Amino acid sequence: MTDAATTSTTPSVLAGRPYLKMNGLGNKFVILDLRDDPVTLDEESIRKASNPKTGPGCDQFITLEHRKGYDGVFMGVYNADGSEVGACGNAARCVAWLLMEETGASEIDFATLSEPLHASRIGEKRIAVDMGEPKFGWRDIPLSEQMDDTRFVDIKLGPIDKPVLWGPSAVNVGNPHCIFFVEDAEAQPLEKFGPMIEHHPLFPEQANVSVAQVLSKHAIRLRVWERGVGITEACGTAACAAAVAAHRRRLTARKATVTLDGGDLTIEWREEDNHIIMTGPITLEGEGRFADDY
Ligand SMILES: N[C@@H](CCC[C@H](N)C(=O)O)C(=O)O
Repeated sequence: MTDAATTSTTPSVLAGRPYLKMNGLGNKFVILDLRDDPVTLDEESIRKASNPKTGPGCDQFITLEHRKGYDGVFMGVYNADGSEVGACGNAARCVAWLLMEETGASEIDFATLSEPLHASRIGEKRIAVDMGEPKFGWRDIPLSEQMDDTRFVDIKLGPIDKPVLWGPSAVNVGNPHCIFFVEDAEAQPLEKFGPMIEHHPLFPEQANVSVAQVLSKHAIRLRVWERGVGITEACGTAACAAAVAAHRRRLTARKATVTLDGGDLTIEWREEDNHIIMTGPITLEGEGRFADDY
């Protein structure tokens, strides 16, 4: 949150526009439909809307657009700090549900910055999204240095001679993730080291940072520090990244329940096509309108 966002007297480009509030397991979104009335968004307006002191408040600001170069509906994802990013798993379920309600279809495709997504309705407010294929190459994550085995990347936390955490996995699932496998996820001071790892020089585009505790072959407890936001109740892409990383380390099966602070997601990394299927709930909280002089 900048001073400019709290003190600006110029009305925001959002002034007078309607929005929806939704969440996926407590991961909060403001959703703006720009399909009929496009506008060029600026970082300050997004930061102002995302901050609960100056706007409706959310972790990610989501747009529905007809964006040049993309087929069909485009889902734009902006973190609370105003940065536009490639993917958001929880918002993908919410947007898929909105488009299904709008069209009456139970299967839907839409575009994102990282790749087109396909989603299916599983229940009244339960959606499965095909999140595509994970990437493990150091250039794809991306990492700033060559590392051939990204199941264990060369980062240590704590004293050099006695590190407390080391060797996280790195995965890209449309956005970059760094996952530390730990004995006790609740005991980790994620709010302290999350920002350090997010901005670690090894991640030139920064990273989402998680601590994962493997509970069984089919269950993972996960806490997440999100890039551009901080600790959130849930992160869908982090759940995908952690499930894939755990299976690559032979810790879990291909299908696992990932328990985040806000609840459970089912993640399956399919053998037949290498795609990750994320299944979970959506919540529609309500609607609002930015004031005319917002
Ligand atoms: N909450 C999201 C992820 C949002 C983007 C992320 N913070 C990033 O910067 O990549 C999810 O549910 O996946």
